[in-house]
Amino acid sequence: MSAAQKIAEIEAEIARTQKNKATENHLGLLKAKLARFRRELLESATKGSKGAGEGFDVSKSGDARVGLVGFPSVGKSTLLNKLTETYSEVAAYEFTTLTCIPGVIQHLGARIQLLDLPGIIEGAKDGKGRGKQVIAVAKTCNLICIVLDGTRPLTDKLIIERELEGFGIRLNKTPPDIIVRKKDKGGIFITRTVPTPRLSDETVNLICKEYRMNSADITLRAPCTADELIDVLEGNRAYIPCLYVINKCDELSLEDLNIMNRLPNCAYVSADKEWNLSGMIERIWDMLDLLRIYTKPKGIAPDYDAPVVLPRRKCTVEDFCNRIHRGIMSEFKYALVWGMSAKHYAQKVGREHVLMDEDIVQIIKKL
Ligand SMILES: Nc1nc2c(ncn2[C@@H]2O[C@H](COP(=O)(O)OP(=O)(O)OP(=O)(O)O)[C@@H](O)[C@H]2O)c(=O)[nH]1
Ligand SMILES: [K+]
Ligand SMILES: [Mg+2]
Repeated sequence: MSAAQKIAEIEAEIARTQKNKATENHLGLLKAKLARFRRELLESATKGSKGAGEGFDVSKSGDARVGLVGFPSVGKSTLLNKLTETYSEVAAYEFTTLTCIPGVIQHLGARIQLLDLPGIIEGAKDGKGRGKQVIAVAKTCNLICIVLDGTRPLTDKLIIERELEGFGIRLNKTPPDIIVRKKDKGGIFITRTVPTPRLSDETVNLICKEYRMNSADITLRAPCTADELIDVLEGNRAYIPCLYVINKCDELSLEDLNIMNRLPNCAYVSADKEWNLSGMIERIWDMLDLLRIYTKPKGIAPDYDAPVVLPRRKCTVEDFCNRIHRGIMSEFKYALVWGMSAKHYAQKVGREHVLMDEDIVQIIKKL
Protein backbone atom coordinates (compact mmCIF):
# COMPACT_ATOMS: atom_id res chain seq x y z
CA MET A 1 0.00 0.00 0.00
CA SER A 2 1.33 3.45 -0.89
CA ALA A 3 1.74 6.20 1.72
CA ALA A 4 -1.13 8.12 0.10
CA GLN A 5 -3.44 5.09 0.46
CA LYS A 6 -2.40 4.58 4.09
CA ILE A 7 -3.12 8.26 4.76
CA ALA A 8 -6.57 7.99 3.21
CA GLU A 9 -7.28 4.86 5.26
CA ILE A 10 -6.26 6.44 8.56
CA GLU A 11 -8.15 9.65 7.77
CA ALA A 12 -11.27 7.56 7.13
CA GLU A 13 -10.82 5.66 10.38
CA ILE A 14 -10.40 8.90 12.36
CA ALA A 15 -13.53 10.29 10.72
CA ARG A 16 -15.67 7.32 11.69
CA THR A 17 -14.31 7.03 15.26
CA GLN A 18 -16.44 8.75 17.88
CA LYS A 19 -14.54 11.22 19.99
CA ASN A 20 -14.84 10.36 23.69
CA LYS A 21 -12.76 9.26 26.67
CA ALA A 22 -12.81 5.62 25.59
CA THR A 23 -11.39 6.34 22.13
CA GLU A 24 -8.88 9.03 23.17
CA ASN A 25 -5.87 6.69 23.18
CA HIS A 26 -6.76 5.06 19.91
CA LEU A 27 -7.30 8.43 18.20
CA GLY A 28 -4.01 9.80 19.57
CA LEU A 29 -2.17 6.84 18.11
CA LEU A 30 -3.92 7.15 14.74
CA LYS A 31 -3.04 10.84 14.55
CA ALA A 32 0.62 10.12 15.31
CA LYS A 33 0.70 7.49 12.55
CA LEU A 34 -1.02 9.92 10.18
CA ALA A 35 1.62 12.58 10.88
CA ARG A 36 4.38 10.05 10.17
CA PHE A 37 2.91 8.89 6.84
CA ARG A 38 2.34 12.49 5.77
CA ARG A 39 5.97 13.29 6.55
CA GLU A 40 7.16 10.21 4.63
CA LEU A 41 5.05 11.17 1.64
CA LEU A 42 6.43 14.71 1.64
CA GLU A 43 9.99 13.52 2.03
CA SER A 44 9.73 11.04 -0.83
CA ALA A 45 8.13 13.64 -3.08
CA THR A 46 10.76 16.30 -2.44
CA LYS A 47 13.74 13.91 -2.53
CA GLY A 48 16.12 14.66 -5.37
CA SER A 49 14.45 17.93 -6.28
CA LYS A 50 16.50 20.88 -5.18
CA GLY A 51 15.05 24.18 -3.99
CA ALA A 52 11.50 25.26 -4.51
CA GLY A 53 11.40 24.28 -8.18
CA GLU A 54 11.45 26.25 -11.40
CA GLY A 55 9.39 29.42 -11.23
CA PHE A 56 9.05 29.20 -7.45
CA ASP A 57 12.56 30.17 -6.38
CA VAL A 58 11.67 33.78 -5.60
CA SER A 59 14.07 35.30 -3.09
CA LYS A 60 12.73 37.08 -0.05
CA SER A 61 12.95 40.84 -0.15
CA GLY A 62 11.57 43.79 1.76
CA ASP A 63 10.35 43.83 5.35
CA ALA A 64 7.85 40.96 5.20
CA ARG A 65 6.44 38.37 2.81
CA VAL A 66 2.72 37.83 2.13
CA GLY A 67 1.35 35.03 -0.07
CA LEU A 68 -1.96 34.87 -1.98
CA VAL A 69 -3.33 31.34 -1.74
CA GLY A 70 -6.64 30.03 -3.05
CA PHE A 71 -8.61 28.07 -5.61
CA PRO A 72 -8.11 28.93 -9.29
CA SER A 73 -9.83 32.05 -10.63
CA VAL A 74 -10.74 33.59 -7.26
CA GLY A 75 -8.87 36.76 -8.33
CA LYS A 76 -5.37 36.41 -6.85
CA SER A 77 -3.63 37.88 -9.89
CA THR A 78 -6.17 40.68 -10.17
CA LEU A 79 -5.33 41.54 -6.54
CA LEU A 80 -1.59 41.56 -7.23
CA ASN A 81 -2.14 43.85 -10.20
CA LYS A 82 -4.21 46.32 -8.19
CA LEU A 83 -2.05 46.30 -5.04
CA THR A 84 1.42 46.47 -6.64
CA GLU A 85 3.21 47.80 -9.71
CA THR A 86 3.77 44.26 -10.99
CA TYR A 87 1.60 42.71 -13.69
CA SER A 88 0.40 39.10 -13.56
CA GLU A 89 -1.86 37.66 -16.25
CA VAL A 90 -5.59 37.61 -15.53
CA ALA A 91 -8.13 35.43 -17.37
CA ALA A 92 -11.47 33.77 -16.84
CA TYR A 93 -10.04 30.25 -17.21
CA GLU A 94 -8.49 28.24 -14.35
CA PHE A 95 -4.71 27.92 -13.82
CA THR A 96 -3.84 31.11 -15.66
CA THR A 97 -0.94 31.72 -13.27
CA LEU A 98 1.69 28.95 -13.41
CA THR A 99 4.58 30.33 -11.34
CA CYS A 100 5.20 32.55 -8.32
CA ILE A 101 4.98 36.25 -9.26
CA PRO A 102 6.36 38.74 -6.71
CA GLY A 103 5.22 42.33 -6.31
CA VAL A 104 5.77 45.01 -3.67
CA ILE A 105 3.23 46.87 -1.51
CA GLN A 106 4.61 50.14 -0.16
CA HIS A 107 2.91 51.05 3.09
CA LEU A 108 3.93 53.51 5.81
CA GLY A 109 7.53 53.43 4.61
CA ALA A 110 7.66 49.61 4.73
CA ARG A 111 8.13 47.33 1.73
CA ILE A 112 5.93 44.24 1.82
CA GLN A 113 6.60 41.49 -0.72
CA LEU A 114 3.32 40.17 -2.13
CA LEU A 115 3.38 36.81 -3.94
CA ASP A 116 0.83 35.81 -6.55
CA LEU A 117 0.67 32.02 -6.74
CA PRO A 118 -1.00 29.43 -8.96
CA GLY A 119 -4.40 28.23 -7.80
CA ILE A 120 -4.54 25.11 -5.66
CA ILE A 121 -7.21 22.44 -5.50
CA GLU A 122 -8.17 19.64 -3.15
CA GLY A 123 -5.33 17.12 -2.94
CA ALA A 124 -2.69 19.78 -3.67
CA LYS A 125 -0.52 18.81 -0.72
CA ASP A 126 -0.40 15.21 -1.95
CA GLY A 127 1.01 16.26 -5.28
CA LYS A 128 -1.92 17.45 -7.42
CA GLY A 129 -0.93 20.14 -9.90
CA ARG A 130 1.66 22.58 -8.62
CA GLY A 131 0.02 22.45 -5.23
CA LYS A 132 3.04 21.24 -3.36
CA GLN A 133 5.30 24.01 -4.66
CA VAL A 134 2.61 26.58 -3.89
CA ILE A 135 2.20 25.38 -0.33
CA ALA A 136 5.98 25.17 0.15
CA VAL A 137 6.19 28.87 -0.79
CA ALA A 138 3.23 29.68 1.50
CA LYS A 139 5.18 28.11 4.36
CA THR A 140 7.90 30.76 3.95
CA CYS A 141 5.44 33.68 4.30
CA ASN A 142 4.98 35.95 7.30
CA LEU A 143 1.28 36.17 6.48
CA ILE A 144 -0.95 34.03 4.27
CA CYS A 145 -3.93 35.59 2.53
CA ILE A 146 -6.44 32.88 1.70
CA VAL A 147 -8.36 34.42 -1.19
CA LEU A 148 -11.95 33.22 -1.53
CA ASP A 149 -14.57 33.85 -4.17
CA GLY A 150 -17.43 35.40 -2.21
CA THR A 151 -19.99 33.93 -4.59
CA ARG A 152 -18.87 30.37 -3.89
CA PRO A 153 -19.74 28.18 -0.86
CA LEU A 154 -17.70 28.61 2.30
CA THR A 155 -16.57 24.97 2.10
CA ASP A 156 -13.79 26.28 -0.18
CA LYS A 157 -12.27 27.83 2.93
CA LEU A 158 -12.16 24.47 4.74
CA ILE A 159 -10.56 22.71 1.79
CA ILE A 160 -7.75 25.25 1.46
CA GLU A 161 -7.18 25.22 5.23
CA ARG A 162 -6.91 21.42 5.20
CA GLU A 163 -4.38 21.51 2.38
CA LEU A 164 -2.18 23.95 4.29
CA GLU A 165 -2.61 22.10 7.60
CA GLY A 166 -1.63 18.82 5.95
CA PHE A 167 1.66 20.41 4.95
CA GLY A 168 2.54 21.44 8.51
CA ILE A 169 1.23 25.02 8.37
CA ARG A 170 -0.78 26.17 11.40
CA LEU A 171 -3.01 29.17 10.70
CA ASN A 172 -3.74 31.79 13.35
CA LYS A 173 -2.43 29.52 16.09
CA THR A 174 0.39 29.91 18.59
CA PRO A 175 2.95 27.13 19.11
CA PRO A 176 1.71 24.68 21.78
CA ASP A 177 2.99 25.28 25.27
CA ILE A 178 4.67 21.89 25.58
CA ILE A 179 8.30 21.26 26.43
CA VAL A 180 9.87 17.93 25.44
CA ARG A 181 13.34 17.18 26.80
CA LYS A 182 14.70 13.89 25.45
CA LYS A 183 16.84 11.74 27.75
CA ASP A 184 18.90 8.57 27.49
CA LYS A 185 17.06 6.69 30.23
CA GLY A 186 14.45 7.02 32.97
CA GLY A 187 11.25 6.52 30.95
CA ILE A 188 8.59 9.08 30.09
CA PHE A 189 8.06 11.61 32.89
CA ILE A 190 5.01 13.88 32.51
CA THR A 191 4.53 17.16 34.40
CA ARG A 192 1.46 19.39 34.17
CA THR A 193 1.16 23.01 35.24
CA VAL A 194 -2.59 22.94 34.41
CA PRO A 195 -5.07 20.06 33.94
CA THR A 196 -5.18 18.59 30.41
CA PRO A 197 -8.59 16.91 30.20
CA ARG A 198 -8.10 16.07 26.51
CA LEU A 199 -4.67 14.47 26.94
CA SER A 200 -4.15 11.62 29.42
CA ASP A 201 -0.84 10.11 30.54
CA GLU A 202 -1.72 6.96 28.65
CA THR A 203 -2.21 8.82 25.36
CA VAL A 204 1.07 10.71 25.86
CA ASN A 205 2.86 7.40 26.44
CA LEU A 206 1.32 5.79 23.36
CA ILE A 207 2.24 8.73 21.15
CA CYS A 208 5.82 8.76 22.49
CA LYS A 209 6.07 5.05 21.74
CA GLU A 210 4.93 5.67 18.17
CA TYR A 211 7.85 8.13 17.88
CA ARG A 212 10.19 5.50 19.37
CA MET A 213 10.91 7.83 22.25
CA ASN A 214 11.45 5.84 25.44
CA SER A 215 12.78 8.48 27.81
CA ALA A 216 11.88 12.15 28.05
CA ASP A 217 10.66 14.87 30.41
CA ILE A 218 7.41 16.24 29.00
CA THR A 219 5.92 19.39 30.47
CA LEU A 220 2.35 20.31 29.50
CA ARG A 221 1.80 23.99 30.28
CA ALA A 222 -1.64 24.45 28.71
CA PRO A 223 -4.76 22.29 28.21
CA CYS A 224 -3.11 20.65 25.18
CA THR A 225 -4.46 18.09 22.73
CA ALA A 226 -2.87 15.00 21.14
CA ASP A 227 -2.57 16.96 17.88
CA GLU A 228 -0.50 19.61 19.61
CA LEU A 229 1.82 17.06 21.21
CA ILE A 230 2.30 15.44 17.80
CA ASP A 231 3.07 18.86 16.27
CA VAL A 232 5.80 19.41 18.86
CA LEU A 233 7.28 15.93 18.32
CA GLU A 234 7.18 16.32 14.54
CA GLY A 235 8.80 19.77 14.70
CA ASN A 236 8.95 21.61 11.38
CA ARG A 237 5.57 23.26 11.89
CA ALA A 238 5.07 26.85 10.70
CA TYR A 239 2.76 29.08 12.77
CA ILE A 240 1.56 31.73 10.34
CA PRO A 241 -1.17 34.36 10.70
CA CYS A 242 -3.89 34.16 8.06
CA LEU A 243 -6.16 36.83 6.59
CA TYR A 244 -9.21 35.63 4.68
CA VAL A 245 -9.77 37.87 1.67
CA ILE A 246 -13.32 37.55 0.37
CA ASN A 247 -13.14 38.78 -3.22
CA LYS A 248 -15.81 39.52 -5.85
CA CYS A 249 -18.01 41.30 -3.30
CA ASP A 250 -19.38 43.33 -6.23
CA GLU A 251 -21.40 40.22 -7.10
CA LEU A 252 -22.90 39.87 -3.62
CA SER A 253 -26.14 41.31 -2.28
CA LEU A 254 -26.16 43.46 0.85
CA GLU A 255 -27.89 40.60 2.60
CA ASP A 256 -25.03 38.19 1.83
CA LEU A 257 -22.49 40.75 3.03
CA ASN A 258 -24.33 41.26 6.30
CA ILE A 259 -24.13 37.57 7.16
CA MET A 260 -20.48 37.24 6.17
CA ASN A 261 -19.27 40.27 8.08
CA ARG A 262 -19.33 38.29 11.31
CA LEU A 263 -16.38 36.10 10.39
CA PRO A 264 -13.10 36.97 12.13
CA ASN A 265 -9.84 37.80 10.29
CA CYS A 266 -11.63 38.72 7.07
CA ALA A 267 -11.30 41.51 4.52
CA TYR A 268 -14.18 41.98 2.08
CA VAL A 269 -13.03 43.34 -1.26
CA SER A 270 -13.65 43.58 -4.94
CA ALA A 271 -10.32 43.48 -6.74
CA ASP A 272 -12.05 44.25 -10.01
CA LYS A 273 -13.93 47.32 -8.74
CA GLU A 274 -11.11 48.26 -6.33
CA TRP A 275 -13.42 48.17 -3.33
CA ASN A 276 -11.79 48.19 0.10
CA LEU A 277 -8.26 47.47 -1.13
CA SER A 278 -6.92 50.01 1.36
CA GLY A 279 -8.87 48.20 4.07
CA MET A 280 -7.19 44.96 3.00
CA ILE A 281 -3.74 46.57 3.20
CA GLU A 282 -4.53 47.88 6.67
CA ARG A 283 -5.51 44.37 7.82
CA ILE A 284 -2.29 42.99 6.30
CA TRP A 285 -0.30 45.63 8.12
CA ASP A 286 -2.03 44.95 11.47
CA MET A 287 -1.62 41.19 11.19
CA LEU A 288 2.06 41.40 10.23
CA ASP A 289 2.54 43.21 13.55
CA LEU A 290 5.52 45.27 12.41
CA LEU A 291 7.13 48.22 14.15
CA ARG A 292 8.61 51.30 12.49
CA ILE A 293 11.73 52.60 14.19
CA TYR A 294 13.28 55.88 13.04
CA THR A 295 17.00 56.43 13.10
CA LYS A 296 18.33 59.72 14.29
CA PRO A 297 21.88 60.60 13.34
CA LYS A 298 23.53 62.97 15.85
CA GLY A 299 22.58 66.59 15.40
CA ILE A 300 19.93 66.11 12.68
CA ALA A 301 16.23 65.27 12.63
CA PRO A 302 15.11 61.67 12.20
CA ASP A 303 14.26 60.40 8.72
CA TYR A 304 10.53 59.67 8.95
CA ASP A 305 10.31 58.40 5.36
CA ALA A 306 12.67 55.47 5.79
CA PRO A 307 11.88 53.59 9.00
CA VAL A 308 13.71 50.45 10.03
CA VAL A 309 10.94 47.84 10.13
CA LEU A 310 11.07 45.08 12.76
CA PRO A 311 8.68 42.31 13.82
CA ARG A 312 7.24 42.86 17.30
CA ARG A 313 8.68 39.53 18.48
CA LYS A 314 12.22 40.69 17.68
CA CYS A 315 12.54 44.37 18.39
CA THR A 316 15.33 45.07 20.87
CA VAL A 317 17.93 47.77 20.28
CA GLU A 318 20.27 44.95 19.22
CA ASP A 319 17.78 43.68 16.61
CA PHE A 320 17.46 47.25 15.36
CA CYS A 321 21.25 47.62 15.02
CA ASN A 322 21.62 44.27 13.25
CA ARG A 323 18.94 45.27 10.81
CA ILE A 324 20.89 48.38 9.83
CA HIS A 325 24.31 46.77 9.64
CA ARG A 326 25.79 43.55 11.04
CA GLY A 327 28.97 45.31 12.21
CA ILE A 328 27.33 47.96 14.37
CA MET A 329 27.07 45.85 17.53
CA SER A 330 30.87 45.55 17.86
CA GLU A 331 31.08 49.35 18.19
CA PHE A 332 27.88 49.78 20.23
CA LYS A 333 28.19 51.76 23.48
CA TYR A 334 24.58 52.71 24.26
CA ALA A 335 21.52 54.13 22.55
CA LEU A 336 19.31 57.15 23.15
CA VAL A 337 15.60 56.53 22.72
CA TRP A 338 12.67 58.90 22.24
CA GLY A 339 9.09 57.64 22.10
CA MET A 340 6.66 55.21 23.74
CA SER A 341 9.30 52.80 25.08
CA ALA A 342 11.33 55.57 26.75
CA LYS A 343 10.66 56.49 30.39
CA HIS A 344 11.77 60.04 29.61
CA TYR A 345 13.01 61.80 26.53
CA ALA A 346 16.40 60.69 25.25
CA GLN A 347 16.53 57.77 27.67
CA LYS A 348 19.92 56.06 27.72
CA VAL A 349 19.42 52.31 27.10
CA GLY A 350 21.42 49.15 26.47
CA ARG A 351 21.19 46.51 23.75
CA GLU A 352 18.37 44.53 25.41
CA HIS A 353 15.95 47.47 25.57
CA VAL A 354 12.66 46.60 23.87
CA LEU A 355 11.50 49.20 21.35
CA MET A 356 7.94 50.27 20.49
CA ASP A 357 6.27 51.45 17.30
CA GLU A 358 7.58 54.80 16.03
CA ASP A 359 10.37 55.10 18.57
CA ILE A 360 13.35 57.20 17.55
CA VAL A 361 16.80 55.76 18.19
CA GLN A 362 20.27 57.26 18.17
CA ILE A 363 23.22 54.87 18.43
CA ILE A 364 26.23 56.03 20.41
CA LYS A 365 29.38 54.17 19.40
CA LYS A 366 32.51 53.41 21.42
CA LEU A 367 35.32 55.84 20.71
N1 LIG B 1 -16.81 40.15 -10.51
C1 LIG B 1 -15.52 40.10 -10.20
N2 LIG B 1 -14.66 39.39 -10.95
C2 LIG B 1 -13.36 39.37 -10.60
C3 LIG B 1 -12.87 40.08 -9.48
N3 LIG B 1 -11.57 39.85 -9.38
C4 LIG B 1 -11.23 39.05 -10.41
N4 LIG B 1 -12.29 38.76 -11.15
C5 LIG B 1 -12.36 37.93 -12.38
O1 LIG B 1 -12.10 36.58 -12.05
C6 LIG B 1 -11.39 35.92 -13.10
C7 LIG B 1 -10.11 35.28 -12.56
O2 LIG B 1 -9.23 36.28 -12.09
P1 LIG B 1 -7.69 36.00 -11.87
O3 LIG B 1 -7.09 37.21 -11.26
O4 LIG B 1 -7.06 35.49 -13.12
O5 LIG B 1 -7.78 34.82 -10.81
P2 LIG B 1 -6.61 33.94 -10.19
O6 LIG B 1 -7.02 33.59 -8.81
O7 LIG B 1 -5.28 34.62 -10.34
O8 LIG B 1 -6.66 32.63 -11.12
P3 LIG B 1 -5.53 31.53 -11.41
O9 LIG B 1 -4.23 32.20 -11.70
O10 LIG B 1 -6.06 30.79 -12.60
O11 LIG B 1 -5.46 30.66 -10.20
C8 LIG B 1 -11.11 36.98 -14.14
O12 LIG B 1 -12.09 36.88 -15.16
C9 LIG B 1 -11.26 38.28 -13.38
O13 LIG B 1 -11.65 39.37 -14.20
C10 LIG B 1 -13.82 40.83 -8.70
O14 LIG B 1 -13.49 41.48 -7.71
N5 LIG B 1 -15.12 40.80 -9.10
K1 LIG C 1 -7.76 32.68 -13.74
MG1 LIG D 1 -3.61 34.01 -11.28
